[in-house]
Amino acid sequence: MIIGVPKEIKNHEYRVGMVPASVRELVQRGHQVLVETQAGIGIGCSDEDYVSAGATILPSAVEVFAQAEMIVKVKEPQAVERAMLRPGQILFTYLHLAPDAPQTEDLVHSGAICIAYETVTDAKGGLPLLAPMSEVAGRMSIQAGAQALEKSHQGRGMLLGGVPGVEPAKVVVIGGGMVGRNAALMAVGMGADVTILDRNINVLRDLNQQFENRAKVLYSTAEALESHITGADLVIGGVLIPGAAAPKLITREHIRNMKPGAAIVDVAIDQGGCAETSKATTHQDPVYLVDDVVHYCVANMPGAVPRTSTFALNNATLPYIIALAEKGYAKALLDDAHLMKGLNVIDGKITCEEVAEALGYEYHDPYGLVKA
Ligand SMILES: NC(=O)C1=CN([C@@H]2O[C@H](COP(=O)(O)OP(=O)(O)OC[C@H]3O[C@@H](n4cnc5c(N)ncnc54)[C@H](O)[C@@H]3O)[C@@H](O)[C@H]2O)C=CC1
Ligand SMILES: CC(=O)C(=O)O
Ligand SMILES: [Mg+2]
Repeated sequence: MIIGVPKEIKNHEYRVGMVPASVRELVQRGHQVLVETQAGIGIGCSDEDYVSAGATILPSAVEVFAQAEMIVKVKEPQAVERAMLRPGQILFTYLHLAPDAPQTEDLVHSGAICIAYETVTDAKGGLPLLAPMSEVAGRMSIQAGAQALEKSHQGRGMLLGGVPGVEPAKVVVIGGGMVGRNAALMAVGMGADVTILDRNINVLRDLNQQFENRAKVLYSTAEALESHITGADLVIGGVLIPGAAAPKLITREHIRNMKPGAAIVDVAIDQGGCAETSKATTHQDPVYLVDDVVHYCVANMPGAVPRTSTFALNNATLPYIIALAEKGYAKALLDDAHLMKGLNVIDGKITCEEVAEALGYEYHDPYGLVKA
């Protein structure tokens, strides 16, 4: 198969779809990998590193998209990239379609086979291709939140851990999955007063085991959300209903009642955000205020630490890239029900129920559309 890796073009996005070591694995199996010039520069990998691994360097994304049978990326395709997709071409990347009608419409019209990292599942009920970036974003959320609480960023002027004789900041983590657990780990490590809310009782049990008495673990009712959000210095939004738009658990009213200078890091912004007041921001201009509450809503947080993130992402994606290249998309999907969950769009039809429901498309059973 001919696999194409374009340079990412989203604001301050320095990750890349494949590291040279992944290219080598594909080339050794007889596949051809086309990499856009400078695609790996953000992670410190030069064109020469990719050539040594067996890649062919092309001068532009236009050529990569024109020649490749499968495009492997990181972020959802931007409008200019969507325009380069063609019927039957495989797109393997994050998509986050439920909150993104324009992208969904373009992918439907492209006729491409669009497999989203974030809806691929595993046998343990996890999301193996979302997990590594959620680990990164969860950990980063505390760094971002700590900065947001600084006075120069219009925060309350609090140190997360306090100092002897002065109270630490109250950090409330909504959603105790990959993002939440990693956020809590960092916040506890910095000495903050940490509360985690989730609705899954098994998740609560696991968190309780992991954190013992170092974090409070609570069931997420409307009442618990209200009292903890309005009492918080820093709220981390890490909820997810896979494939669906994020539930708006932090309301306009909560924001009004929060302390001036308190901060929200809405990691769930890539699924539309879990605060009614959230709108996506960029690494260039990451925060804004609503009712004196600092909002950080960067939808590609791991893009800021691209070396860590790209290697972590590739460790997870490589086996699936190999399966798609070796077997072709149809057999790869039909052989693996978990990879099939990643299929969001094929032949102009939506095959992810949550996306169809969120955006008013007809849902199509993927098994009716993917033919051996
Ligand atoms: N902004 C960014 O750069 C990044 C964003 N993300 C996003 O972060 C979000 C969370 O991802 P993960 O932690 O991997 O998901 P996850 O599935 O591991 O965890 C989500 C948790 O939310 C819980 N939840 C669902 N409804 C809830 C409710 N009403 N109250 C409390 N908890 C509830 C679930 O039980 C689950 O434990 C996703 O939207 C993901 O796409 C992930 C990586 C990077
Ligand atoms: C998951 C996601 O949105 C990211 O890594 O940018
Ligand atoms: Mg206020």
